[in-house]
Amino acid sequence: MLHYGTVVLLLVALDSLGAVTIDRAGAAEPWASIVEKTRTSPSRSGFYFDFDGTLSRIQIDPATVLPVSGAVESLTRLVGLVHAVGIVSARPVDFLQSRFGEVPGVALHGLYGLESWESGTATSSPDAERWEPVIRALLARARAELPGEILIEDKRLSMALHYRRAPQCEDRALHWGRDQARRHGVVLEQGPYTVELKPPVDRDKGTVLAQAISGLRCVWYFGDGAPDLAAFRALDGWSAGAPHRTAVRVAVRHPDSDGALLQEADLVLDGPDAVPGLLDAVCTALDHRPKG
Ligand SMILES: O=P(O)(O)OC[C@H]1O[C@H](O[C@H]2O[C@H](CO)[C@@H](O)[C@H](O)[C@H]2O)[C@H](O)[C@@H](O)[C@@H]1O
Repeated sequence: MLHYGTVVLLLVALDSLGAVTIDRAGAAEPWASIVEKTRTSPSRSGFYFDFDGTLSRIQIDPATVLPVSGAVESLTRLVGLVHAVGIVSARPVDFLQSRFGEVPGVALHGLYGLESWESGTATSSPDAERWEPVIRALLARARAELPGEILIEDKRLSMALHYRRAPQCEDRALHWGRDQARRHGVVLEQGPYTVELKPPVDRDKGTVLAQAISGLRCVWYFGDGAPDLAAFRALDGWSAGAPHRTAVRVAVRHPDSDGALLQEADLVLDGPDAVPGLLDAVCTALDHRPKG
């Protein structure tokens, strides 16, 4: 049975954000019903988030990026209301801890799941750890060989070259990255104004999410980039043929967002700044669940 009062409350809150587009055209289930499922089974609901471009605005220097205003507070509120809240990012866990460490109970999955931090315990993939010396050598080589306009991000088990402030350096970064990948066996992944080199370990945001959500019934995933498609696909597989499971795929739109991700989403938000408002609206609905 739908609790329309709560649903109306949430939809009014969403509407008041002004920046939210609800687009479930062609989707199998009405939006109000999904919200209601989260509300009625909070102990089996989980919320997972990408970081860059989803909970933070895109900027030139990756080292100084912070969560958008209200994000930490919204996640903290959410942690108290649902079973699981997690970040699934290409950033290293120590970076995520510096941004979200004060959110009690949040699970942090870094480097596409090569590192994790949950319930106070840090883990990392032994297969990836073996590559640390290779990455360290690549970082030294990058600093010696690449032009200073390219920012070099040290992620310990992977590295990224950033040319957002110098787009003319794209070819140089790509050629250098391809050459190193061929010589040293690392994997090259290209993102917006970024070339990343990482260990050849079979792990992505989809495998991380699939593992995290096996016991849940209602899962929301928020992302903005092509690597977040793997998480959307994991949700598709998890919910296919399982009517007791509900997946909510939320895409955050900004100039660098992935087009396919926007197409596949159940809900599209206009920029990272809209995320805390949506979460607060969902938390308000969850706060109104029947007690006991
Ligand atoms: O999985 P994510 O949390 O989305 O991380 C993906 C990459 O995000 C960062 O790079 C991107 O954001 C930078 C800061 O806004 C921007 O300058 C860059 O152009 C973007 O590609 C991060 O620095 C990378 O390590 C992540 O792989």
